[in-house]
Parts: sequence; structure tokens; C-alpha cells
Amino acid sequence: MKILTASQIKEADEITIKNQNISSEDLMERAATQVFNEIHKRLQGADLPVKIFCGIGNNGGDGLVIARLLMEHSYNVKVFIVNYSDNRSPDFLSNYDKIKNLSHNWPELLKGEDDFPEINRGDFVIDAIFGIGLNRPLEGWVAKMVNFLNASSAFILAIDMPSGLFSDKIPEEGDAVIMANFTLTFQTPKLVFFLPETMEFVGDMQVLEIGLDRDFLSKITPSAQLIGRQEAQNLYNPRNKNSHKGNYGHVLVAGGSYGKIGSIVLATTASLRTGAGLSTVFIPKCGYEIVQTALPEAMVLTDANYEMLTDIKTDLDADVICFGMGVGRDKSTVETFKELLKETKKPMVIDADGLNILSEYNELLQHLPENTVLTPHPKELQRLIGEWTDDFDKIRKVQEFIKKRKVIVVLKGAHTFIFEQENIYINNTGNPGMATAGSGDVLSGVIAGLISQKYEPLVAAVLGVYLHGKSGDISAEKLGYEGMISGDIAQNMGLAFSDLLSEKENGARAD
Ligand SMILES: NC(=O)C1=CN([C@@H]2O[C@H](COP(=O)(O)OP(=O)(O)OC[C@H]3O[C@@H](n4cnc5c(N)ncnc54)[C@H](O)[C@@H]3O)[C@@H](O)[C@H]2O)[C@@H](O)CC1
Ligand SMILES: Nc1ncnc2c1ncn2[C@@H]1O[C@H](COP(=O)(O)OP(=O)(O)O)[C@@H](O)[C@H]1O
Ligand SMILES: [K+]
Repeated sequence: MKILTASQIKEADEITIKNQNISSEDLMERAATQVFNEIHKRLQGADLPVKIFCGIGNNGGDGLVIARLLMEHSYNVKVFIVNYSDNRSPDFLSNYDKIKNLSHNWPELLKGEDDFPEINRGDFVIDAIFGIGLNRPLEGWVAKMVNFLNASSAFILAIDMPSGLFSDKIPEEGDAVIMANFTLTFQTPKLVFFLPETMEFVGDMQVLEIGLDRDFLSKITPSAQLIGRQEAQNLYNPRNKNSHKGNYGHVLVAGGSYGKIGSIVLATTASLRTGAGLSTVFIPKCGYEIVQTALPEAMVLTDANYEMLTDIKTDLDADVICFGMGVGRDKSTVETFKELLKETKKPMVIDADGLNILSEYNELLQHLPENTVLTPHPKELQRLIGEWTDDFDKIRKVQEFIKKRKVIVVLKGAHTFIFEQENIYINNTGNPGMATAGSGDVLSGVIAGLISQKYEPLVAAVLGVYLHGKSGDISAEKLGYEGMISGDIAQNMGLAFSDLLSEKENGARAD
């Protein structure tokens, strides 16, 4: 699903209005009706107090339409106009008139702190104060209003965006932003919904398709793409019946050190469970029996050294090399990694200490094969590219880095971001149960397993991150967030594939 900027969305609105020969008020009615339908589906006429806070722009206009439709269905609705200026939008005004004509239960104008209404725990609050039009931080009593709503224990549903959240920048410390429980957003999710610094304001999120011009949407270059089931399905290559293990490639997993051989078991298991034809590990001698016992399907090559890698020598013609898990940063390991980088022409996946070595010995970066997949978590990324001021600055810096080094960066997190050239892909599977030792090792194995099966490195990264998260979700369903461990993510990869290939319906919600 494409993620568009506020100005692209406004352009899409204008083109839709022109091409479909409708008014902007019709489009507002259409969008807000979708919101009403979602609310009605969930509340089923329940008699709880619905308190709708409307601004005076088009987000407020949406709120008024939602209020009217709820009133027509006999909901217990009270509308408050957060009257921060007299500059009301035309579509707000016409819907203001409509609601006044409908009922004597007129909207209440809020003009300052003294007007704040009572909000109770069981209230259902709808935030339609600001949407994508926000262009400066909230001030004065309006900011206080937002903090007041946040302090209530009411459930807050944000329309299009939590009010106070910008679509293209991070709020400053202390800025007032609605902390929504749920956000219903129009047509396209916004980039800030997925950034670590802003995702918490959004709560759960659902995208409502509002019928914007299809041709325009299909042609426009998005600022990023959200990867859900449908996108992942499009990347999947079915297996040929007439095939053998040689068709699915050979993964070489090189890494590990005394006490950290488990990371190799995890990555290698994941590579095989993702469908690699063969997997061989290259590890220090101390790991020989561990791997042979834990994973009889893998082949084992050992370094001359007992505790760490000092000389990665093999005639093995692997299709992909996965390096770095548990490998440590001893000088002799750095040397052999350097040799490996200089010699190999194979695609590589580099994780963990492999990344830390690259950060410490910057001169190695020039030897990275083109399209190497680097899989840092934020701390590893920071060592690699330096500090950033906020998440938007981080994106710019990663983009500079990948342009210079011609690599693919998989930045792991609650929403993992995949950066390739100008493109950003954002993953929408996964859960906090995956914050457990070794889940990153599993991801490296998954990506390497896909590359060995001839998926392009970018496709392997995007599909791999999706499937890894899906397997995490399946593990959480079975075992709970606390109970699942990273080995479960590797074990359940098969179920993640089954889920991908099952016939269940694809909704507008990317997951
Ligand atoms: N395709 C879509 O996405 C559609 C969007 N619509 C709605 O329209 C919204 C955008 O409406 P608007 O452009 O009117 O903008 P908003 O309703 O988000 O904001 C209202 C106006 O407030 C002013 N403003 C910005 N920051 C302020 C601040 N800190 N303090 C005081 N005033 C401030 C701006 O001039 C802005 O235009 C969307 O978020 C959505 O809810 C729908 O009505 C129709 C379809
Ligand atoms: N809250 C979360 N939601 C979704 N995915 C998560 C969450 N926390 C961690 N993950 C995923 O788990 C993995 C953790 O990787 P990493 O930090 O390298 O762990 P480790 O070093 O223990 O292997 C990443 O793929 C990340 O995206
Ligand atoms: K809002």
C-alpha cells in the first residue's frame, strides 16, 4: 500500500473531485460515511456517550458528518467545536448548518479553558480537531484541550490523524498531540504512523479506502510503501514440481564464537525453514558438536581456532553468505572478514558483530558487494552512520549511506524499514513478543534462505521481513508475547508461508 505525503493526498483529492465530477463536500460525506460505518459496525447502537471534538477545517467537517450520521442512527452524541479561529472551511460550514437543522442538540462552541466539558471513563471520544492540514504546533487553550482529552481515561478515536501530529515532521518535546487508542485514516497511512518517535500517538490503525482517483494513485511515486499480505504474495515465487535441492541454493552461515554458537543455530535453522536447499555453517571448532546435534540438517565446517573465527577458508560455492551473528570483534576475526569481503562476489547478509566491525573499521565498507543486505537494529545503525536528530533525519542519513555504499539496509524495529536506493518499504507484521534474544539472528537466516532460492536481495529483504514478522505473530498466538522465544519464530516459518498462500480474504488493512 502506498504511503503518500499530505500534499500528494491533497492533489489526489483535487483530481478525484474533478474526474468524478463531485464536490469536495461529496468527498467529505463519502469519507466520513466510511468512518461512520466502521463505528456503527463496532458499537452496534450501544448507548454510550459519544463526544465528538471538531476543529473548524475539513477534519472538523468530517467530525460533523460523522456526528450527523450517528445522530440519525439514534446514538447518544454530543458535538463540541474547538473554535480556535473564525476561519472556518466552506465544507465545515455547510455541514455545521446541516447538523443544526437536524436536531436541537446543537454543537457546543469551546472558546477557552473554562468551556472544557466533562469527560468520563466510559465516554467514546472522537478527535476531529486537526488532520493533515496541521502546519504549526498547537498553542494555548487548544494545546491544553488536547492534553485534557489525553488525561481522561476515555477511549479516543482519531479521524485521519491524531490531532497535533504533523504528517511530515516530528513534534518537539512538550508539543500537545492526541494519544489515540485507534486511528481511522483516509486512503493511505501516513509515514509518521510507523516511526518510533510518533507511532505511539496513533494506537491501532485502519485505512479507509475513500475512492480517490485510481489512475492518479497507481501512477504516483509514494514516499514509502507499506508491506502487507497482498504485497508479500506478489513477491512469492512458487516452487516447481520438477525440482531438486540444487534448485533452492546453498547458504553459508559464517559466525559464532565461544558461548555464542546458538546464534548460528538460529540463523541456520531459519534459512532451512525458509526453504534453502542446503545450509552449511562455518564456525569455530567449539561449535562443531553443538550444531551437528541441534541441527542435523546442516553441514558444518570449522575454523582452525577453537573459540573464534580466524581464517574463513572454504571451496564451498555457496549462493549467499550470511555473516556476523555472535562472531565477536577479535583482530583475527576482523582480518578474515576483510579477506572474505575482498574475495567474495556472492550476495551477502551482514548482521550483529559483522555490522559492528564495519562501523569500527570503516575502510571495509568499500569492499561490500553491491546489494549486500545489512540488518542493523537502531543501535547498530547508529554505530554505522552516526547520530541523528530525529526519525526524519535518520531516514535522510540512511538514504545517503545506501547511495554511497550501494547496499540495502534493513532497519529493524517495531516496524522494520527496508531502504533500497530511493525506496522505503515498511513492514506491518510482527509484535512485541519478538523483542527476545535471537530474533534478529532468525531474520538474517530467513533473508539468506530467500536469496539462496534466487530471490533478488531486495525482494528477499522485503518478503523475509514480512514472513519473519508473520511467523512471530503466529508464535505469539500460540505462546503469548512473553512465552515465545526466537527459536519459535524459526520453527513457525512454514506456517507463515501457509498463511501467505492461504485463500483468506485480503482486506484494505495491511497486515
Ligand atoms: N482525501 C482525504 O484525505 C480527505 C480528507 N478530508 C479531511 O480533511 C482534512 C484536512 O483538512 P484541512 O486541510 O482543512 O486541515 P485541518 O482540518 O487538518 O486543519 C484546519 C486548518 O487549521 C489551520 N491550522 C493548522 N495548524 C494550526 C494550528 N496549530 N493552530 C491553529 N490552526 C491551525 C490550517 O490552516 C488548516 O488548514 C483531512 O485530515 C481529512 O480529515 C476529508 O474531508 C475528505 C477527503
Ligand atoms: N515490538 C516489536 N514489534 C515487532 N517486531 C519486533 C519488536 N521488537 C523486536 N522486533 C523484531 O525482532 C527482531 C529483533 O532483532 P535484534 O534486535 O537484532 O535482536 P537480537 O539481537 O536479539 O537477535 C527484529 O526483526 C525486530 O523487527
Ligand atoms: K484528528
